[in-house]
Amino acid sequence: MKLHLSAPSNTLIKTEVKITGSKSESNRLLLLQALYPAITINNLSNSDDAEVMQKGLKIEKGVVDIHHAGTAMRFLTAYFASQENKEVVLTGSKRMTERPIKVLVDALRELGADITYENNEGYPPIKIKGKKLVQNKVSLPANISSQYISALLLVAPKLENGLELELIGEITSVPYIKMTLGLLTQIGVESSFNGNTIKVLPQETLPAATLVVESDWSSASYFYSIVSLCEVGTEITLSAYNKNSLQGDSVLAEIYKDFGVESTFGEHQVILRKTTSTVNKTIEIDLANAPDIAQTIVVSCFGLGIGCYLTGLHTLKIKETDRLEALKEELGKLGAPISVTDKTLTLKPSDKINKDIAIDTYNDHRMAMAFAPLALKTSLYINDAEVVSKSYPDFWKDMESLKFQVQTS
Ligand SMILES: O=C(O)C1=C[C@@H](OP(=O)(O)O)[C@@H](O)[C@H](O)C1
Ligand SMILES: C=C(OP(=O)(O)O)C(=O)O
Repeated sequence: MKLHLSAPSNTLIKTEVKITGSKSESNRLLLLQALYPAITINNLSNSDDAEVMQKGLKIEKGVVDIHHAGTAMRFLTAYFASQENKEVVLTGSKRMTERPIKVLVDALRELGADITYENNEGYPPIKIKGKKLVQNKVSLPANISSQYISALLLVAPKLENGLELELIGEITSVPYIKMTLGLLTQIGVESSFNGNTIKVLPQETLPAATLVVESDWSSASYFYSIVSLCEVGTEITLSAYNKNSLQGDSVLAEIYKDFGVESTFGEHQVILRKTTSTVNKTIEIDLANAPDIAQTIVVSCFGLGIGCYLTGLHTLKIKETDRLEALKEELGKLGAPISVTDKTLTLKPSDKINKDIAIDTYNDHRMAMAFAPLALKTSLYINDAEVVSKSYPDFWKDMESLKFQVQTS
């Protein structure tokens, strides 16, 4: 589906949007619910990634296809490895077979797991014969993906002696590890995270508990971007959000102050207001803790005509696509003076934006959603716009509710 997007006729927007639950929190809680059936989950994400996770958890034997969902791939690997009597082949989209999993498989094998590669060493698909994992200590590199660490932590309380992880090297995407530990605390599992050591205590059973998933902060980023590009006075209320979030991407509220957007928290909501059009000519941000909002931020900067120097982007190359190359290509088509390395991105300030460019999305939901707010500055096309369903199936409907003109072309 190719969409043509143009701005609302009135760019002084005042509206409310209710966003679906965080896919990261949802996929963690779905796994925990499979281990502790007394857990009830409210405001579960309606994303494809949460749906494949739910389906995957029900399978006992045969092929489990998790499509593009990185968290489902990594979390289910640890889950099936630790489930006696289950035997599956875990696979996904073509891109998923290019996203590395060796660090997690090596760690699980050290704990006693039986996992073999079906095609390429280090990459899905993988065959998993569930076993009782007998070891309780393992070390693993922490600089490639935090999802390997979260995967191990999620199954840890069900291991006979719990788990002790030693993290080697610089730890990337730290807030996602803390989110995992935070959810374990909420269900009543004890853990500690000191320096590079994480310990989780065993917990055989748990009493009934209801957990509420906060709405998705990465999805909120697209509305921060919209407000930053709108007239002063624009106001969008997003729900259901809390000031104290488990999601690292809530740092948006701080970051977008530099783009003239103020955030005010109310009861389970955040109000975004454009309060000034005066912004710095260039900003510098380290996104090692919040990699999923890199695309949103660079597009906001381009729309505002300001420059940015983004660092800590080393994980972007192994996400749904090589996001650094994709940004260089697509922003380049729009006329942006952009350059990238393996872990940084530089955008120079510029005023000109090319019109009616078709943005390619590379099977990456965030390419589609990050570029959409640019319609406030120029009309553009988004190719394969249905990709948004990976995390935010209602995205285009919500854009229409803001009076953006969204037309199938
Ligand atoms: O644990 C999670 O829910 C996630 C961790 C991050 O991945 P990395 O740790 O691979 O950076 C993030 O990019 C992804 O969207 C979700
Ligand atoms: C990187 C992402 O997801 P995952 O790694 O779970 O596929 C994302 O949603 O931006």
